[in-house]
Parts: sequence; C-alpha cells; structure tokens
Amino acid sequence: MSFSVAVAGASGYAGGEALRLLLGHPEARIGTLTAHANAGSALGEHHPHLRALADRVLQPTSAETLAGHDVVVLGLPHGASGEIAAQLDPGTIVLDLGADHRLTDAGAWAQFYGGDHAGSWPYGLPELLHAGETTATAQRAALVGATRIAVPGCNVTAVTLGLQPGIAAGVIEPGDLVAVLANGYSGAGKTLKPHLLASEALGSAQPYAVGGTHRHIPEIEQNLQVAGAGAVTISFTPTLVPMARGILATATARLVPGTSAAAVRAAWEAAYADEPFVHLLPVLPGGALQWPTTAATLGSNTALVQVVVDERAGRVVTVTAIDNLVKGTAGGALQSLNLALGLPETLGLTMNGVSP
Ligand SMILES: NC(=O)C1=CN([C@@H]2O[C@H](COP(=O)(O)OP(=O)(O)OC[C@H]3O[C@@H](n4cnc5c(N)ncnc54)[C@H](OP(=O)(O)O)[C@@H]3O)[C@@H](O)[C@H]2O)C=CC1
Ligand SMILES: CC(=O)N[C@@H](CCC(=O)OP(=O)(O)O)C(=O)O
Repeated sequence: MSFSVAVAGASGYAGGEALRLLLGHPEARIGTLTAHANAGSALGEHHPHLRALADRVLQPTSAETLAGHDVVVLGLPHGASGEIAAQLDPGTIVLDLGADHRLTDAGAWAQFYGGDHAGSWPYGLPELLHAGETTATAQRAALVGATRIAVPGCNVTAVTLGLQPGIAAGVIEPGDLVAVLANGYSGAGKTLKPHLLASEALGSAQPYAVGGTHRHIPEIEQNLQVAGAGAVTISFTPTLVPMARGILATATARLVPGTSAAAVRAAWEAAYADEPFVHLLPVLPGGALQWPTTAATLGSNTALVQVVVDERAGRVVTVTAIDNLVKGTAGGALQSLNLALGLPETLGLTMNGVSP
C-alpha cells in the first residue's frame, strides 16, 4: 500500500531525518518539501547527505503546499505545527514531531509552554505500557487507523522506556523518580544558539533547564501515569555533551520495600521481550551487566535499556540509550505511521546502528 508524504520543516534536523528514513521505506512516495526562511532553496544545501533529493526545491509551509498527500510530517517549532495542523484535511494522516499535541492537560501546557493548548492527539509511542499490561498492546491499538499522531519528545522516549516496566509492575515508587541525561547537540535543532557554538560546546558538558523547568517533565509524568497508578513525580536534568546525536538517560527510583532484584529484572524482561526496537541488554557470562551506549544506537530505531538494583541505596537504576533523531523522533514517527496505515510496524526501519 504505497502512500504519498509531504514533509514540512524539511530543512531542519527532524524533517531531514524523516526524509532519510522515508527514502528507505518501500511504500513511501516523497512529495512536497517545505521550509520557512529557507523556502526557495534546494534541499541539498541543507542536507547534503540526502543525495536522492538534493535538487528538490523547498516550498513555503502552508496548508495549500501541503495539500493532496496521504501523509504530512510536521517537523516545525512548537506553536507553528498546531497552527498549520488545524488547517489540514481531516482525512490526511498528520504526524506532529513537535510538542503541540502531546499533553492531555491544558494546565500543564500553559505552565511549561504558555499560550493556547492545541489539544491532544493519539500518542506515538507504540511501546507505552498501560496500567495492568506487561506488554504494550493498548497503545498500539490506539494508533491503528489514527489520522493524527503526536510524536513523543526525544528525552521523554528515553526516560519513559527506562522506567515504565517498574511502574507498571509496581516494583518502584512513582513519587520519587530522578533522571539525569547526556544529550547530543542535534536535539536543540539547527537554529544558531550561542551556547552551541563549537568554542563553547566542544570539550565541555553543560546542564540546561535545571530545577524542574524542562518542558518534557509533564510529558514524562503523563506517560508514567498511564503505565501505573498513583501520582508520578520526576526530577529531570539534561546535560549537553559533545556529541552530535544521542541521548543516554540514567533514571533511578526507590525500590518498593521487599522487592527482590529478580522481580525487578523480570518486570523489564517481560515488558521488552517481544519488542522489535526496545532491547533489554543481557547479563553477560560471569554475571556482569552489559550497559547501553549511544554509539550502539546511532542511525537505528533501537532503544537499549539496562536495569540494576542498588541495594545499598534502596533504588533501582536504569540506563537507556537512543538516537534522538531516530527512535527519539523520525523513526518513532515512522513506526507509528506503519501502525496507522496497517503496515508491518517495522517496515522501513532498522534495529541496526552505525558504529564506530
Ligand atoms: N532535534 C531533535 O532531536 C528533535 C526535534 N523534535 C521536534 O521537531 C521539531 C523540529 O525540530 P528540529 O528539526 O530539531 O528544528 P530545526 O531548527 O532543525 O528545524 C526547524 C524547521 O522548521 C522550520 N521553521 C522554523 N520556524 C518556522 C515557522 N515559524 N513556521 C514554519 N516553519 C518554520 C525551519 O525552516 P527554515 O530552515 O526555513 O528556517 C526548519 O525546517 C521541533 O518541534 C522539535 O521540538 C522532536 C524530537 C527530537
Ligand atoms: C539538546 C537539546 O536541547 N534537546 C532539546 C530536545 C527538545 C526536543 O526536541 O523536544 P520537543 O520536540 O519537545 O521540543 C531539549 O532538551 O530541549
């Protein structure tokens, strides 16, 4: 079942990665590509790695230029995607890579983003566990046939996948979660920002959005609330580290007293045993754990997860690695699109990365 697809924000990082993956999808026919200030220029100026589309000229972003496609991917700043989405044909499948349609709570939107809440769409994380599930089926069901999909934030994907098995199984306390992340620069997009100049960023690690202010906090809490029961509170701190892509999320939680380390591991094993793209790394011969690295995920739609009990501190420690532009954005979007279209979920996506 072939489909035509337009990409808005094609000159950006997220739009460019969506195009790279769509070029490898057997059913995708790539139609209109749009930009904002860069409309009128060739895609090859912005993404010289996308050889097959190098001569395509970027159109202005409007409901008119995006009309007439089966699928529209919006890789736009938040606010811009909500505005354009409201003007698109209800029958077109629209994937919003931005934040506008992720949150169900308008109050949380107002607090963390400000401005009008565009409303919430089916949430594009097929692996999201719902309370009572050991493997994710309800979220997949919500995506089948969907015509509007809110693609998760990249940090949110990493932290949710790391912690949700423990919440769903009731082996960690949802009210005392802590996450610290190492983030590659591409997560910040292509817009020039002084703190991302090579002279500021190379050879340095920088925290940002410290102290409960990051916009992904309510989205993580929303997901983990779906996965379990009771109020979820997370302390979340991202740090920029000198790499182009990748997120390494270390998240910890208080162990429910009396829970064994075996029960903890069993919860994560059960959640991810059948997942094509979320892999719990093994216990190596001799008993040591294999730990996720960002390098092992680059270019792939894979999330690598590991979990261990810190008996001394009474906490569970999880580490998750993803490529922010693939599983964290464009790959997750394509996975959800496959479900929406009734195609095999893994079509056009790879679990194999590029390393070194
Ligand atoms: N980078 C990442 O890892 C992730 C990004 N996302 C989300 O994807 C979206 C795009 O991010 P990213 O690609 O990183 O950002 P970029 O800054 O790299 O790209 C932004 C794109 O949007 C266009 N654009 C900018 N302003 C407007 C506007 N007012 N109206 C219409 N188009 C506009 C730009 O066009 P032009 O070049 O002409 O200015 C460009 O094509 C954001 O919502 C982001 O939060 C989500 C998860 C991860
Ligand atoms: C390194 C870096 O700055 N990363 C960004 C990623 C945000 C993002 O892309 O997410 P949204 O789609 O929700 O805007 C950040 O942490 O804010």
